[in-house]
Amino acid sequence: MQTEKVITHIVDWLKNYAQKANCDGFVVGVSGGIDSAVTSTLCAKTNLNLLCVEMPIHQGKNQVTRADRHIEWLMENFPNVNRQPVNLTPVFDSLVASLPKVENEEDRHMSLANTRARLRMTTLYYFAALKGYLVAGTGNKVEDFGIGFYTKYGDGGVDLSPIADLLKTEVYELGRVLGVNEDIMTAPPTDGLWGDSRTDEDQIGASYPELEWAMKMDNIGKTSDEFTGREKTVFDIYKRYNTNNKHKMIPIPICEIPAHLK
Ligand SMILES: NC(=O)c1ccc[n+]([C@@H]2O[C@H](COP(=O)([O-])OP(=O)(O)OC[C@H]3O[C@@H](n4cnc5c(N)ncnc54)[C@H](O)[C@@H]3O)[C@@H](O)[C@H]2O)c1
Ligand SMILES: Nc1ncnc2c1ncn2[C@@H]1O[C@H](COP(=O)(O)O)[C@@H](O)[C@H]1O
Ligand SMILES: O=P(O)(O)OP(=O)(O)O
Repeated sequence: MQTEKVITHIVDWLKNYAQKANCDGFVVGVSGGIDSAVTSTLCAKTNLNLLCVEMPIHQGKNQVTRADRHIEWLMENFPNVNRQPVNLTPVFDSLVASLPKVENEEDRHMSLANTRARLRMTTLYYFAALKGYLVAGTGNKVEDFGIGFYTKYGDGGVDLSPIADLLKTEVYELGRVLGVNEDIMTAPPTDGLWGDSRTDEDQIGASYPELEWAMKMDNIGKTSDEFTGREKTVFDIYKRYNTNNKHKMIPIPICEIPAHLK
């Protein structure tokens, strides 16, 4: 990959899009992970305004520290960057307290995890509307078009996606060239939605490089029966996520009314 040229291409693309949309800048949720670090740095390099929003919800201290340090680094290097911490923990707790109780708490773990992502999306759009900015998404190609590993209308609810055509390993390559902090470069990817330290790999059962391999195999038409051992396991994991989450990758179904009924 011609990393420097890819960076220039994305920065120009962001700037052109914002100017055509008549928007003054970008809002990015900064979590302490690599995707939001790279996305926010690319936005900062446009010289348009960038608001970095930190939105902890019962967040691990190490994630908060990484996000803080990244934003401080951006602000030292780019005068167009500002920060906005918003503590969503009491908002989340209050919503949970208002919801009906369930018999088994386990049953709603996934639903509540996704609720966290949707509260963050709501917050980002609050600032986008207030300031006339666009919400820049942080999804990469494997998450968005491979396994659909994001929350529909949560972190998937964005105005534009600057890194969605880059594999996770390519996002790291951009991070290296952009000078993203070593703490972030070496942190295991996590969706941080569970109130514990589980990583994406713990949840999915395969690493991003493995999933990238499976995505490439799938795209060239390979099938599960062509693999054995770990390769077969990874390919099957990839296919399961890809199939189950297809609904996130295609336009939502619309019930068309036949002409004779109108
Ligand atoms: N970037 C990240 O790393 C990141 C961020 C957020 C979430 N995540 C992970 O992503 C996963 C998100 O969970 P999810 O996918 O169950 O939740 P989701 O809310 O994203 O998608 C499930 C919802 O989609 C709808 N749906 C289901 N099948 C459908 C179909 N066939 N057609 C139309 N709509 C359909 C339903 O409303 C269902 O509740 C979790 O594992 C979470 O940990 C990862
Ligand atoms: N704590 C957070 N503060 C701000 N923005 C956040 C936070 N956690 C997540 N985000 C945003 O959501 C996407 C996806 O998050 P994952 O951690 O990969 O699930 C992240 O890139 C941030 O933009
Ligand atoms: O989306 P981020 O920034 O939280 O990155 P990661 O998923 O690698 O933790």
